[in-house]
Amino acid sequence: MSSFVDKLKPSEPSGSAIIARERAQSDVSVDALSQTLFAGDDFLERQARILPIITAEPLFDKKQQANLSRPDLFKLALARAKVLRRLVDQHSWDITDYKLAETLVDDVSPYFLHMHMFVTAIREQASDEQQAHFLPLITAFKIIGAYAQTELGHVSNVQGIELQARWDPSTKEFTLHSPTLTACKWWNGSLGRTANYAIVVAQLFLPKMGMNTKDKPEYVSHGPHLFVVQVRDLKTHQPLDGVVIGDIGPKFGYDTIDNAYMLFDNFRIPHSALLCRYAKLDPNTGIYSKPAVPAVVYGTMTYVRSLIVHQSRLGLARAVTIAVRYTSIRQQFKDRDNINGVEQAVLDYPTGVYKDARKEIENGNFSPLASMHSMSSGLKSFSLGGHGYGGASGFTRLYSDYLSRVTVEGDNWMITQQVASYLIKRMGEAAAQGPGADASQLEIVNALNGGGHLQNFDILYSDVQIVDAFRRRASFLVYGVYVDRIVEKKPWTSLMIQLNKGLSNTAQSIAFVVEFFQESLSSHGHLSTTTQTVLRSLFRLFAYYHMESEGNDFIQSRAISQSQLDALPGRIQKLMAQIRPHAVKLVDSWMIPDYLLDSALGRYDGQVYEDLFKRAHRLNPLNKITFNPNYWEDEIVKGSKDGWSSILAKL
Ligand SMILES: Cc1cc2nc3c(=O)[nH]c(=O)nc-3n(C[C@H](O)[C@H](O)[C@H](O)COP(=O)(O)OP(=O)(O)OC[C@H]3O[C@@H](n4cnc5c(N)ncnc54)[C@H](O)[C@@H]3O)c2cc1C
Repeated sequence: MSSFVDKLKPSEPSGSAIIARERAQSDVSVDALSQTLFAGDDFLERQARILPIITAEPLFDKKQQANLSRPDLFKLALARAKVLRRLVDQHSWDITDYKLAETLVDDVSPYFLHMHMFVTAIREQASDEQQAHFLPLITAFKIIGAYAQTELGHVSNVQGIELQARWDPSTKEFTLHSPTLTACKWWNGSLGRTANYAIVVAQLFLPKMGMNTKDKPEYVSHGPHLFVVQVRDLKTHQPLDGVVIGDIGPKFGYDTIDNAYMLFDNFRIPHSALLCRYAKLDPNTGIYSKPAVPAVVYGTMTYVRSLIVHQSRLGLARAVTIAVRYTSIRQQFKDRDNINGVEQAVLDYPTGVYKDARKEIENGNFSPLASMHSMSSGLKSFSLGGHGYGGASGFTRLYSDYLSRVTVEGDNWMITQQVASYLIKRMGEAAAQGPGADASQLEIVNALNGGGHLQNFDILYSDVQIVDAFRRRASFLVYGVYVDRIVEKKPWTSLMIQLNKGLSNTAQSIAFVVEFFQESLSSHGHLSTTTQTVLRSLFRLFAYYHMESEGNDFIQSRAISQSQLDALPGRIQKLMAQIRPHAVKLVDSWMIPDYLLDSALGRYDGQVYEDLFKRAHRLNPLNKITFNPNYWEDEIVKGSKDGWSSILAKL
């Protein structure tokens, strides 16, 4: 039987033949485009150097990881994290090498918080003296750190954090104490089982000045502050007395990292635990000086937000690579108007192309929106049919690991309000005709106050005017909210949807992407004419797609005329047809190795069906067990006579 299976081949044309044909039909130079996309850093050289080292290491094999239980996945992730750190020493890797290796392995590593939030908080918030003490320990991994801000009850409202750090002038120590269950730290990555140190965010309570320290002093809160705290013994790895700590359990994705809960019971920490680059407390006089900008406490989160955006572009590129390669190979139905012809590739259906286009267009300019990424990778699995849901798609881990990116380090609904506040302030400067006011905002203010006329832009023939149209539309929406909030004084909460959708998420961010994309086109002069034309088509497709779907805003802001809006569907169809032959080569230019894609559907060589079958028939460990299906017998595994006991023991 097995030789019968071994001899079977997919029906013709094979995936390899189709993908080879796809590549042959486009004269886009993959190498030249890759060099352009990654110009300015030595990413391609770095990947070529590091990938063979990673793939040679048995622990980094991904074949069976999807079949592991959470505890086993975590053990594997910790083993991999250790090996990665050893490779740093072995090959003298710098931090960029390490991060690339981590990306290729694709675990959310148990060392993730140590390498990112912990070290960043020390670099940004610790005094020179504290840095001199901690940074060598961090770099050598002599201590492993995490970042504990979130609590069961609060985090978006950081002021609401309940954990207390109470200064005791008599011992010159702080007492960390969780007064309620909702003060329990929660979600803190790398802390559940791995870290022995953490940056802990707590309300700083100081005795009222002038109180006799021998009496029971009256305390006042000075708001959330950062403390660096040892939470586990460095030898036994047990929590220190007064610290209750553990992993919060299963969650969406992130199986390989230990998100923690943590409580403190009158736990004493030294004066030096307060990170004091900005906030200072004199241990002798008890005099406190607050940071000039209290928001500096959240600085570390800003760093991780930019990291999320950075990582999202690769996640997005992975999803698009899989989608484009697979839909070029997947053939389904003949053309209704040509039933004697061959079956059509899914990528040739305008609906498929349309769904894919939105991501594909970002070839020259990755979207900065984490939310867009997680949405898109999710939607990708729907648009790929049944195989998109399978474990071999390459989406299951990507999707679940990225899902949380719209929430972590500031929920998107929250951070878009911060963007909105900034934009409304800027519009206030334009309304006051301030010297540094934004030109596009000034134009709107003047025109809507009767002092000028808003000309339509010519978006069908001018790329620069496409950018202008996006800016106009964004400024117009900001002006609307400015009037509602500042002039008419409407409640902030009543404007929430308008703030999020109209202002920051859609209009501002897309305007930014469009502008950046258009600017990048001018640096492509060295590429072949075909490649430049395709990139320009991608730019236009991206812009037109968004204009068409948000057409009302563009008309209302008089950014475009109705006749140009009406012309967009036809233009979009044409652009898709122009780009279609180059789709596979465009995604090839991202140079994402098969090892990272870990996808039967997105393999470079197009052997989709062979790989799907191999993973099911040869690699799936469930198929190595023969089960006993008879309900009248307790035995589960045939011949084992195990009864319920083995499975019961795991409950
Ligand atoms: C995978 C993962 C890893 C994490 N890692 C860490 C970590 O290492 N360390 C750490 O300290 N924390 C960590 N977190 C916590 C994370 O930072 C918070 O979950 C996140 O900031 C959102 O806060 P919240 O859960 O309190 O949501 P909430 O603030 O309770 O929000 C709940 C809902 O209410 C909405 N909402 C709240 N306030 C407003 C408002 N003013 N206006 C409109 N809508 C509002 C939000 O948009 C959201 O939809 C992690 C979380 C996840 C999921």
